[in-house]
Amino acid sequence: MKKSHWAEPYKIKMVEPLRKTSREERKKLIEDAGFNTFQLKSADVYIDLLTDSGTSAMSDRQWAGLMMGDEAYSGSRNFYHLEAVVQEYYGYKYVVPTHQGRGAEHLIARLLIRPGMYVPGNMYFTTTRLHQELAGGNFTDVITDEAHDPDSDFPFKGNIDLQKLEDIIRKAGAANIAYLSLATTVNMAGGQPISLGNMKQVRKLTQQHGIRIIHDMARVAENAFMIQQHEAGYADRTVASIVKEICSLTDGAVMSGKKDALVNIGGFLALNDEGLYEEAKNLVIVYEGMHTYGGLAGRDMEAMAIGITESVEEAHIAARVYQVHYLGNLLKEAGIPVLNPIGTHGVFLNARTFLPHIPQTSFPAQALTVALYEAGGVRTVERGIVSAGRDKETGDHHYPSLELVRLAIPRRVYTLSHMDVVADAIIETYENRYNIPGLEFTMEPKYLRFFQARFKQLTPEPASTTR
Ligand SMILES: Cc1ncc(COP(=O)(O)O)c(C=O)c1O
Ligand SMILES: N[C@@H](Cc1ccc(O)cc1)C(=O)O
Repeated sequence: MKKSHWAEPYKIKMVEPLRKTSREERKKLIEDAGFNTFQLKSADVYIDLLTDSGTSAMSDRQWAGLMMGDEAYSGSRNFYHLEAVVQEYYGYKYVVPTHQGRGAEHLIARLLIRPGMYVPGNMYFTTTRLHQELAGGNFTDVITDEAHDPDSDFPFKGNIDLQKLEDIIRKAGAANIAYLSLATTVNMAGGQPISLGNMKQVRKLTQQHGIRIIHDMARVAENAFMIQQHEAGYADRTVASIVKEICSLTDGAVMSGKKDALVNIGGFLALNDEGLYEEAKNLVIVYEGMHTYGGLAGRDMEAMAIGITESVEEAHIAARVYQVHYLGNLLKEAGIPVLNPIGTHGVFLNARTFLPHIPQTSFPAQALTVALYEAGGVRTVERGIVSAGRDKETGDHHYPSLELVRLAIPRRVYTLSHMDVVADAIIETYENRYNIPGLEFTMEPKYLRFFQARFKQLTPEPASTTR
């Protein structure tokens, strides 16, 4: 989409000043942070593309909704509003609020996984897989091969490979498959959508075997927009109707409202099975709170209910994705190695190609996040070997095919000028890429190591600095 054909469908009514730092300051700050962008203070970041989660700007309607919070311990009217919106927009019958997405992941994993069971999915997500493993499950990747190839232009890299799914069903036996974990869009594959055609086939196969589909719907509106744009037969459909069709092909969902639903905190578990809902209602009290608030204030549930309605507005979702693509296209035009196609919630740099002199075991993507922060005060996140963690059986690293740096764009927060500045910092970094050193751990936490790990820089090989 050419820039002249669209503009942000809102005007800005409140601003938050940004602070710039010097390169010298940033070199010190990132070293103090153990060369881990998660450990930086937000005040030391110029443009924050660490995540699109909980970082979006709420609308005036959502802020007004906060004032309508009913902070009763139980039976808050905001819960009933949220429940009605989930039923109307997503079609799920029952809703259990949770403090964020992983609260819902925890509940569903405990409810459906027994030790030794398998959980196939369209690529792992860090928190999702960990909850599956902590419940005794084994995650199995059944995503299409194209998703593992950063250069493939296939438009639906979130698709499930039916053969891989059949293989794991045959190997484990249908009774040993806890559920199929199906994400829209696929975060770790680079924000890639799944097609409805594929989902229908997957639904048919899983129904033949009596296997439930649990939908990770954090970015379902973004996925629906890509279906509208690229899947034959959907061009005339609204994003809202595509979202509802996607949900109708699944049995329940875990939702991080911090993405599509445009809130700073919140999530839920949605279910269609009444018996399972009764169990979830009981379990949520143990870990989150009463089933009518699940760790959220009434006002948070109100903001999420309103955010869900805004998430499927055509002008909003189009502008959201166009902004991401604007940045992606700037980088592609400059010859920067980015993952193809450009995703919906962020642009992903291919760190293997960007830093060919750094082997995967010296964490090229992590090293690139350090260099980008030093160059422009731009905060990004590693999505490669560090994020992938260790194999729970062998203790060795997982070695993912994709070694990426994600530039996640918060919704309604930055302007296109910010995207230009980000692109300039990346281009400058690319010109000096052979000076970037690899890293090694000085501290490696047991769970979700990428959040809190600390690193030190390796001394660059003399040959690599002179290329
Ligand atoms: C695809 C996906 N699933 C689940 C989660 C977990 O959500 P939360 O961060 O709200 O716990 C996230 C983000 O963390 C995500 O991107
Ligand atoms: N889900 C959020 C926050 C997050 C970041 C990294 C993680 O591995 C886990 C959670 C995201 O994708 O940005």
